[in-house]
Amino acid sequence: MTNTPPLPADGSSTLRPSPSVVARATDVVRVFGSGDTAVRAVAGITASFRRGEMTAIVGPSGSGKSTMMHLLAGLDTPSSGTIELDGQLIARLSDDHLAALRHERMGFVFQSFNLLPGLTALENIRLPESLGARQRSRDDVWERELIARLDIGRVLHRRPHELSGGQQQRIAIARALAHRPAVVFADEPTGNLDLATGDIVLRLLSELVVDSGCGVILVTHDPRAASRADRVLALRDGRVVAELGRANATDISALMLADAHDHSDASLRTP
Ligand SMILES: Nc1ncnc2c1ncn2[C@@H]1O[C@H](COP(=O)(O)OP(=O)(O)OP(=O)(O)O)[C@@H](O)[C@H]1O
Repeated sequence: MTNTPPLPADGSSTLRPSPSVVARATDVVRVFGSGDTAVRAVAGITASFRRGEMTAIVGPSGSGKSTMMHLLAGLDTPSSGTIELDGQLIARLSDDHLAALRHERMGFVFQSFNLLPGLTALENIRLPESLGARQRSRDDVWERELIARLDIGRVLHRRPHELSGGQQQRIAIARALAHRPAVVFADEPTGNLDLATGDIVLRLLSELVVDSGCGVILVTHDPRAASRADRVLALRDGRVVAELGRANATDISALMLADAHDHSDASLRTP
């Protein structure tokens, strides 16, 4: 096990620190490939994500949602522009510091739950504590509160295959929030759940966001899921084309449809 030095606290990689902003993208561009086959997956995005707030990123397939999420989480590097996460300018961090930042300050929730099948639910929740270059200490009080709020106390001894999809996603949420991250990335977290279960899971996640003060960045195709967010960013062709505050699923759907129509009109006009 290597000893990763603490994340820099001297401000050396801090850009315009703001206590309420957990992630910030400034003029971010990500180009894949080069020459005639180059794809501008993200074509100049500036956006801030705040504590205690869930922001949904919506848009049609290929609009750059996943690429943007990977960039914000430091899993990919922008071609230009900057990403700041929890006060740290990602480009200035060494690989070890970035790994430590991810381990200590970020949480992840995936469509496919990503629980380890050989471990019980509780072992899955606690697994990240023991991973990474530095072990995380456990906050027992917060862990008990999460278990109670997510109503998973009765299934902690079960393995993932003995759990429903909704229960598995609640375990995954507990795992993502157990270390009180600054920001949680949720990638289509309701994609494998029925509508009612998806609603419950997102309601719990949004309540926990407010109470724990972290920020959530939710990537989704689903207007109903996005309606649980405090803010909606609509992407198209790698750009933010609309921003809404809290909105209902009908309005978000209309926004996405209008977007799709604009897009097809634009394609028709292209010679
Ligand atoms: N590694 C890569 N190499 C080349 N092109 C890529 C790569 N990753 C993404 N792209 C392209 O970048 C664009 C944006 O892709 P991205 O996956 O970010 O979109 P998305 O909105 O998340 O789509 P979906 O909803 O289908 O997951 C697409 O045109 C995609 O083909």
